[in-house]
Amino acid sequence: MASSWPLNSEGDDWAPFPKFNVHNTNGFPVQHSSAFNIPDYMHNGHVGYPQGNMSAECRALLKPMTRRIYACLSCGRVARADNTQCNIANCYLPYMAHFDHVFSNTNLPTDMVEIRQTGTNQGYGVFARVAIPEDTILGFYLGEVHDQTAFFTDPATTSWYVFTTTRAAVDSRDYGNWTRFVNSHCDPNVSATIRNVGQVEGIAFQTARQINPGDQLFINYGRGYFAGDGEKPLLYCTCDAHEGPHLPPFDDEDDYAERYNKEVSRPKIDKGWRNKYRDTTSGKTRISKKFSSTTMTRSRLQAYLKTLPIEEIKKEVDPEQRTRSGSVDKTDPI
Ligand SMILES: C[S@@+](CC[C@H](N)C(=O)[O-])C[C@H]1O[C@@H](n2cnc3c(N)ncnc32)[C@H](O)[C@@H]1O
Repeated sequence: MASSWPLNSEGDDWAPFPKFNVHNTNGFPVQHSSAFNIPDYMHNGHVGYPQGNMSAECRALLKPMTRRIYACLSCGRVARADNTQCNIANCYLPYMAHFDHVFSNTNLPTDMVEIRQTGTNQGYGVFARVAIPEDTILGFYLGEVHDQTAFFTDPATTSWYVFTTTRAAVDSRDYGNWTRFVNSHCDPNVSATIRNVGQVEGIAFQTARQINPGDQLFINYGRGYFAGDGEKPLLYCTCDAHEGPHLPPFDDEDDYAERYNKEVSRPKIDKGWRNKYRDTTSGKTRISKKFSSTTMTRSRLQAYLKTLPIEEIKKEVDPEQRTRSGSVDKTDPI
């Protein structure tokens, strides 16, 4: 059956797609890390969507669209008119409505933000060009949509760009929009929350407080993104809320010691930052409560690491940084 956009065929002719994350994080190899000239890629403000107004150069860089990206975010099924499993009324139409809406948010809102190198080990970041008021919806996190279970049990690839909704895994490693460049901070100024558009879920990026011109936009990837599920942390957060590379604290700092029997060390809070956010009434450090309700995940990276011989892991990760005491201060009296 001939198919036309958006019901594209899968095909095997995927073009190699350039990757952004050219730096190594804490000695871990970042796969597919060929350098890329971002101004070309960002050409007309799009990252990876076959929009009508995308330049030919940009389009040429993209993989042909696959059916995967049309999976319904609500039911997780592939949204095709000929897919009898998908209830067109409940899934496909709202899905299309969702994406009509989301596509209008796909452009980099160049009046508001810009993407540039942070000059740190975090690679590119997104910066405000103007003051952006609290509670502004900036856009939706877009990427290849996978069935969550299938995605996390497939050891074939790893991605550092995965958000989960209740059923889907949205991976912006190869396709996505500007939101994939938003870095993580322990006191984020942007929240990432699952929001429904009709019956379809999307991951909305919304300012958690007023953002000033020049400020970098940050969400909080969540402790799990850095700590992983295994014995060794996958990566240390280098945001300036805490001194030195650290694991982000658990969401509720006051609950922290009790919940984890005081065995888990806390990141040492940068004194300047701590005073800035100190609640003068209670004396406690205020951590933004607008944490992401959905977090990025790196389970597949862990799966990949498990496949490496132990000697190689040792080589790749600085042993100093692998121990918690090497990166956080157990004596911090908070
Ligand atoms: C979703 S990407 C963000 C965009 C990324 N900076 C880039 O240039 O493609 C996530 C990656 O950015 C880096 N990163 C973001 N926030 C970080 C943080 N707080 N500490 C350390 N690395 C961070 C890590 O390499 C992480 O795997």
